[in-house]
Amino acid sequence: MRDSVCKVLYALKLVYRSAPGLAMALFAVVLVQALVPGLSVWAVKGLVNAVVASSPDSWIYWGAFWLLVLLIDQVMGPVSAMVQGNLNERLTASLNTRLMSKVNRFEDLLPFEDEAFYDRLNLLREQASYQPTNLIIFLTAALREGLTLIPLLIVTGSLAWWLPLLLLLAVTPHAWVSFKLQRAVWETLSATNPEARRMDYASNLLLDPQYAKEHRLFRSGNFWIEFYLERFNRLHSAMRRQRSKQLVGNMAFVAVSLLGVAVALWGLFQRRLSAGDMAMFLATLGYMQQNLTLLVSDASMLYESLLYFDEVRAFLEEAPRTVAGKGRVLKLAGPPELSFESVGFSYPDGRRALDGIDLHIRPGELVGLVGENGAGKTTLVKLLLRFYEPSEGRITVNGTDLSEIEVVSWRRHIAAVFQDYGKYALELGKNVSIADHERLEDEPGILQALRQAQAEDLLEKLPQGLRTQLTKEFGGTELSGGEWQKVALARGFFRFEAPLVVLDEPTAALDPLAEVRLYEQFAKIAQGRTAIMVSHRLASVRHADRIVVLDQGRVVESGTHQELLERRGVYAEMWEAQSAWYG
Ligand SMILES: Nc1ncnc2c1ncn2[C@@H]1O[C@H](COP(=O)(O)OP(=O)(O)OP(=O)(O)O)[C@@H](O)[C@H]1O
Repeated sequence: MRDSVCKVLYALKLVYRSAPGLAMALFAVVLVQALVPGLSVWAVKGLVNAVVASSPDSWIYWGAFWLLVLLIDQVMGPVSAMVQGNLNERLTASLNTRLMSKVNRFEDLLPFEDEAFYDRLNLLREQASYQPTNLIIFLTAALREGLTLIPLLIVTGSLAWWLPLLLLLAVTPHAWVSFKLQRAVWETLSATNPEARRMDYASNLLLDPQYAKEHRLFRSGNFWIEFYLERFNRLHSAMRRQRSKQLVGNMAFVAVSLLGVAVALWGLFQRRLSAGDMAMFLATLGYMQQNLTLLVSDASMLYESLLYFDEVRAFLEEAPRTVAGKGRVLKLAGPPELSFESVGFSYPDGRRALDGIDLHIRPGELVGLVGENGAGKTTLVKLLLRFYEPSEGRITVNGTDLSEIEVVSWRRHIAAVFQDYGKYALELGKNVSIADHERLEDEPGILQALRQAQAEDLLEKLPQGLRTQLTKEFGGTELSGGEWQKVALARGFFRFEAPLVVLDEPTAALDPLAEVRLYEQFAKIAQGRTAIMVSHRLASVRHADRIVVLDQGRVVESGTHQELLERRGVYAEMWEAQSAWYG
């Protein structure tokens, strides 16, 4: 019981905070609506007595009163619909922004490694489109029906004290079964959510422009449609079973609650009542029965919404591992000194990616990081950016443990470009300046970043320059793979002041000429900063101050290009292989 009250209070708090004025207005409307049935049966009693007594004066008086009650009832319907509509939109938006902000506050990438996290978030997001509506509708209805009951119970109680008790008791098994079955529906929804998420995945794939070519080439569209249907059938049959159980349970127990009304009727006919009282009690019994059944079904629907909002609460209150605002705020005056001390890392699925990394990077040093696919280069960069915390060892920045530094202040000092970058459906300019939301309109800065990324020619090609909307999906234009990569580079370079620059294989899509120019440019940018560059093309890192070779998560070689060639180890072997290939 206490638990249910907490759930209701939490949901009410969310509703109120999303739009306080509208929430209060809706409460007032519900209160007025709740008075209508009580006033209406009272008017009926007055009218019937007036008719029986052939009293035209009181007949008109009671008739006018009854009409007024009906008028209020009719007016309150549309008013309630309007307030509910507005409140519902505000609650949906507030819920979605709360969920988005929560996800935004996860500073690490761990949650994104976890299937259960996606399942849970998907359930919350999917139902965010209708649970706020359900909550408002069923909360309003249950409240109205609950309040309506009070005068009706008083009226029946005035006939015999045990009558309201009997009617409430008769409806209890129905209420109990309805709640139990509704909980089962919710549990089935949660259990089938992984299937629902896969269905979403399949239907989104067919609309994703990135996959459009392969679907056409491999005729794989039908495969995904079948993939969707197979899961739908499983999910649908589980839900159908639950709904049938609900139907049978509800019908059986509605019959039980009717027994209570039958006993009440018998009690009513045992008494000698005036025609007016009889009419009032009959009307009251009718209202009561209807109201109680509605209350049970609305309250059980409300219960499902409350279970949903309880899940929302649990999600919003979950403490992330890496949070912004915790630790020392970092202010770097110059390029930082970095140190990896016996750093090891395993991904949550247990895969070992780094093992005993000892690596010291001097302030202002340009380090090239090389190694075969899967050697651990990107993982090392991700740990440096605190997307994950090391499983063992530590990373220090100017001697301070990175885990003690406030994460946002640390990342603010880093200009980084990854191999998997974003392609935003924004104007070209904003695709660059989104790297620093305080300088979104800094046109000279955007132009400089585009120049450094060798992307100036884009400006001439695109009809509206920086204002050109990108991506076809949103009515814009499309870029080539290399052009997108240049835009991503410009986004990284937009943080001109960053004393640490990290490039993780940023040139895969560039043509050879653009790549050479970019590395020349990068050498200039890297001056006076600490820089790490991950690359498979050894020619692009040969001028680095130091080259570090990773193999199966370990540092196996480290030195200048010349030193490593002389050592005749892994690097020399890779260099010879690439030289032979590229000539
Ligand atoms: N999210 C992840 N979960 C589990 N294992 C992962 C994850 N990301 C990478 N790995 C594994 O960790 C190891 C190191 O991967 P990493 O991406 O760091 O390699 P890399 O050297 O950057 O490779 P590449 O040159 O192909 O980009 C690989 O075996 C990879 O399969």
